[in-house]
Amino acid sequence: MSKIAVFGAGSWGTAFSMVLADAGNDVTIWGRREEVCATINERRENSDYLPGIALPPTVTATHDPEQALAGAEAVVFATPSQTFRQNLGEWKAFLSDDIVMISLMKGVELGTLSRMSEVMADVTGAGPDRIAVVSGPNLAKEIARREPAASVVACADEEVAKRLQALCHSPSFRPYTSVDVLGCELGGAYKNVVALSVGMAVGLGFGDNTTASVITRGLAETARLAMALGANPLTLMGLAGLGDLVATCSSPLSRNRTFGEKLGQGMTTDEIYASTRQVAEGAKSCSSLLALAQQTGIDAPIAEHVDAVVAGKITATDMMQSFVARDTKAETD
Ligand SMILES: NC(=O)c1ccc[n+]([C@@H]2O[C@H](COP(=O)([O-])OP(=O)(O)OC[C@H]3O[C@@H](n4cnc5c(N)ncnc54)[C@H](O)[C@@H]3O)[C@@H](O)[C@H]2O)c1
Ligand SMILES: O=P(O)(O)OC[C@H](O)CO
Repeated sequence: MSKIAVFGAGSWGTAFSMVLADAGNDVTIWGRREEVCATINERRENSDYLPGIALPPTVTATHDPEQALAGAEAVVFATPSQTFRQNLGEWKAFLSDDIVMISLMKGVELGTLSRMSEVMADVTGAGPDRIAVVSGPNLAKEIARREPAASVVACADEEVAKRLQALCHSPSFRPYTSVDVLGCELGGAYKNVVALSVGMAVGLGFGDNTTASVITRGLAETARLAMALGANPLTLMGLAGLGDLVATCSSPLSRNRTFGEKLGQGMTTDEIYASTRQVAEGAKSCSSLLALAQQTGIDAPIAEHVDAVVAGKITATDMMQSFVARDTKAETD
């Protein structure tokens, strides 16, 4: 039985801990709030994030990072992207020199425009063979209900990816390997921005033609940027690209789509932040992805418009009108 540490006792950290436990591992969650850890240990439930879901006996929780990491062969990170660099700086002293780090996060850092694998490399100095990501159509509540799903485990070192694949292959969770860390991370971060715009369309009362058009152009925009930065185009057609985009943009469970829906209904960004504690990564990553696209010389109208709506510079109605009115062009340009 392998020991795995999972940092982050929110929706996805807890649901992925269940996957790891179902796959035969001994899992220790690090939680920021002691009361959440106590509830997990005493009531076998994370009532704040996954109420009504019974946790396997091999999942325990602690607020002590050193205790969470003791004897762990891999550590999984599932906290918000924008505070991850600071968090990891605090946890770094407890990481062994050979531990493999896995990011579940789907954001790009503001300012540095770093992906989370790059933050892990910067902060710890670890090489690419110790840095991995898991990304795919994995809405936490469905995974916690053990509904069948697939995902991608990406690491530049294929042997490491295979080892991690075995660690998280459970009866309801099917991981595929990839060596395209960049493609998986950009697919995961960009779909959140596209889901915001789809949510806005839904909030405005538009139907399936509108959402399908935005999803498809969102995939084109994601692929344009990711390929310019060196991603494998097939990654964007796979689970961490199209798969996650479809799940997130279609599901009322998505926090990003819901955030967009509220914008479409006329709420402001500040009002939405005040209404939920859960992270909608796209509301921040729209700025960093837009900056990354501009830096790379890539046209990114969806990121540009979503960023403007989130910043309160234009309305969701302005965004939809502008999408249609933009200069016409060939679909493949
Ligand atoms: N929920 C999903 O379905 C899902 C699926 C795949 C990927 N993800 C990604 O996983 C990451 C985590 O998402 P989540 O759904 O678990 O979010 P969440 O909001 O449910 O939980 C976030 C967790 O991080 C903690 N946290 C918040 N601020 C923190 C800080 N400053 N320092 C340390 N911990 C902090 C919270 O207490 C909470 O335990 C995000 O990048 C998200 O995009 C989520
Ligand atoms: O709830 P969201 O919008 O953060 O999306 C959750 C997952 O990323 C879906 O794969």
